[in-house]
Amino acid sequence: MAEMLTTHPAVLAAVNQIVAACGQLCASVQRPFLTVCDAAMGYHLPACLRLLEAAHIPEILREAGPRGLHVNEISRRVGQLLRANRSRKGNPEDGEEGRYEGATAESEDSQELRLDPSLLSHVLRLLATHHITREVRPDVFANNRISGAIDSGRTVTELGQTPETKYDGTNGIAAFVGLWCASDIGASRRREKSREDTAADHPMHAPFNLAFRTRVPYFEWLETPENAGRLKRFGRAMTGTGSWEVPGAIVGGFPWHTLPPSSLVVDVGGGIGSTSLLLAHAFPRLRLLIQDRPQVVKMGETAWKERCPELLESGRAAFQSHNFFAPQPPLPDAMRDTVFLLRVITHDWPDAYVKRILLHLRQAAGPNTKLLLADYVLPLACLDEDPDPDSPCQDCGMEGKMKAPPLPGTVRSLAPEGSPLLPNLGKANANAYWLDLTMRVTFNAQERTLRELTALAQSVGWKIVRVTRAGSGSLFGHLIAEPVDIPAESLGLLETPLPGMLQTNKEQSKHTTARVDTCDQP
Ligand SMILES: C[S@@+](CC[C@H](N)C(=O)[O-])C[C@H]1O[C@@H](n2cnc3c(N)ncnc32)[C@H](O)[C@@H]1O
Repeated sequence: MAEMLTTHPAVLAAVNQIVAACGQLCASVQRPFLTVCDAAMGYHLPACLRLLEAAHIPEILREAGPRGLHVNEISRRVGQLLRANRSRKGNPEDGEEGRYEGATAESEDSQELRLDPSLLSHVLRLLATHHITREVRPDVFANNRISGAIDSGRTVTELGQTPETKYDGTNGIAAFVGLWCASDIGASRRREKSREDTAADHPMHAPFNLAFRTRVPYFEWLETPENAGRLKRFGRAMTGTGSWEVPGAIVGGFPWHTLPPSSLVVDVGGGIGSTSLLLAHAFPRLRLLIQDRPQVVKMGETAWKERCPELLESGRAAFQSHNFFAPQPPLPDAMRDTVFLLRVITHDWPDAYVKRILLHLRQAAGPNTKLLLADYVLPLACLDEDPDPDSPCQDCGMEGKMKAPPLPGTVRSLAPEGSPLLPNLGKANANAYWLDLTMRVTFNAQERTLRELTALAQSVGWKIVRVTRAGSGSLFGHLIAEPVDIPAESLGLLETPLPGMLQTNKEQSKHTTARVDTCDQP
């Protein structure tokens, strides 16, 4: 009934004015850089929408009802449909390859065909952030007015048995999504094709490698002579990303003033040392070691020799060429109360690679060493509360009364208490979700939620103990972790070769290009 009203001419006119006003207001008040980010990375939205439709998720969620369905269960049900559809060759739209071809990560083993739930949760959360689905509880999603409009009305059983009739007799909205988001399928087909063309033992199977037909990992590739322009652009773009943070947020991201005099900060993958420079100026008693790839280290040293030679000459700061997939060079005993700082590093790498980096740091850590991760922390699109295990939900046994997350510094919602706004502030924070999928489709990497970062760090012996947001609504966060026991199952990880890292793993840290003074005098 309410939907019928939207076809009344007077209502239509009013709706148009409201939408126009909202769009114009957003463009007028939002920082231009963020509006540019929306325009630059908004291509993820049709890809996610296409996945929603092609995997019949509106139909699965309709059958689940308003309480929604956990992403693991959505993934399982999609897998069932996928197997049913795959066994029926000859889907009308996708030819013999089946509806899901290339739409997402999936195993070749027909028993294991499924959408990876950890990817699916990010896709559904991006859609929820754009008001196209709802995250009703952590990782539990439900239909809303928009995803409901893409619902074909078929039962899930029908879609498993006769997918070719999905659009018959419908209002055509699901078919429209399938048609106009199809360019994404074209792209994924091309990706699949180039996957076939490329050697099967490709280093990382990262889309970047496939697109550029190179076996070299991105950061090495960037340093080759023919990519000099790209490397230069990358450096400037990193400076541009400073706009994601509140300027100088690193200064408040850690209680630097509580460190003993002359404590060492190792800026791991520190680039040309922009963050270290801020710290050096703000905390004259800190010493800084900036580690990066050899070519970047050279650029950093050149820049610092021009801008602040006294920091290098005095021994307060140094650059070191070091591959973070190799063991950390031993730190002098006096410096084992070090802070390892990783700014915008974890989001560049898939979980297995992040584990390797953090494990090397964990092995180098002393009892008082701290790890500081500075990266986007993706909020959930619902209140960030855990189910209370003592009061399971009557309907599904999984979610009941919620209890607040225990970590100091975490917040249930970024929206004002009691407001109807999305707890992650929806489109105002779209950039982090765009970047998440950009990292995913380029490097098989991702931005992570606090839960994901906590689990990842814990799996290799780091316990996150505090989170600070950069302030003023930024999703950029600083996570402080302390060393704990390394779980037994992770101890063997360092022996396992990482695809694409064979060569660089053998590299040792070359040299400290300037000495970090170990004396206790500030
Ligand atoms: C996204 S940038 C972040 C730079 C810096 N932390 C910042 O916040 O501006 C990632 C950095 O990781 C460095 N990097 C990539 N692979 C590396 C490796 N194997 N060992 C050390 N550094 C690496 C890159 O050269 C680049 O400087």
